Amino acid sequence: MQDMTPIKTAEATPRRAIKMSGKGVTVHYGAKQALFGVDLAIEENQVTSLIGPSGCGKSTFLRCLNRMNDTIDICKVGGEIKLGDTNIYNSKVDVVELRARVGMVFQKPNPFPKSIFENIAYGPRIHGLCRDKTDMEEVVVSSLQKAGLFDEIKDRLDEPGTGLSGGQQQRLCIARAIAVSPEVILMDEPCSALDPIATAKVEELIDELRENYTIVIVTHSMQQAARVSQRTAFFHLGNIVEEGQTEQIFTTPKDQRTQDYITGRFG
Ligand SMILES: Nc1ncnc2c1ncn2[C@@H]1O[C@H](COP(=O)(O)OP(=O)(O)OP(=O)(O)O)[C@@H](O)[C@H]1O
Repeated sequence: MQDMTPIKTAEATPRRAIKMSGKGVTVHYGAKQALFGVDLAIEENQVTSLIGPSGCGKSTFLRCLNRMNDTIDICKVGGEIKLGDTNIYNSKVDVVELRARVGMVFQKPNPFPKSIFENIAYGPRIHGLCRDKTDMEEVVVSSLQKAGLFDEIKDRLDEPGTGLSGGQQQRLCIARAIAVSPEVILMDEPCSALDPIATAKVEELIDELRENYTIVIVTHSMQQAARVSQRTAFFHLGNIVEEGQTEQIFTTPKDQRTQDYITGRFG
């Protein structure tokens, strides 16, 4: 059982319970090192944004959090990453189960070439989460409701997921992640392929979801980080330069490099 006592730090607001943490995380792609000992504590039921210039290692770090980097042959991860008290790189950890607990939403919406219903039902089925058809229908409906999509598409559940608009497809992918009851949802630039209206809907959804899930989002948009996240980590050249409350990072950054990045001097 995880210790839920808020952790006190020098910050004005006491820190919440930590859901995931990285300590001394290093990543190599073959001979090239992409992360150089990253430490980050991710608070429960908060949205944490990872920001920084292109190539600084944001997506690499995000992918470490559910061992998505395991799928890249030349990628070697070092250091420690914990979900609750468990080191997720321990050889005893079941990676399929880990990825259900720590779900992921990608840059480009990627629904399966199946019906809307099947897109959601697939995960609960392979994880054996539903007893029968009624149970499955409930999971599908409630996942679509939580993703704010049900009312728009309730008469089209048998139609292909790929026939939805880009924004609807991305919310379908979020519903698919939710269907297996994750604790953490990782989002890698989830709005980069969406128009401003679809982006606003996904951002609203992210804000609602943090009541029940811990969210980590990679974004290139500082406005988006400011709008959706409570905490922000600024990455630069494979390190975290600064991490803290989003408001503090954007109004009174402690490091000159953060200041330069948020004021558009580089990146
Ligand atoms: N599959 C891979 N094989 C080899 N090198 C990679 C791979 N993925 C990332 N890298 C390298 O690792 C470094 C960090 O990349 P990463 O994609 O994590 O950065 P990022 O901050 O997310 O960048 P961007 O904002 O452009 O998406 C870069 O130098 C990149 O070229």
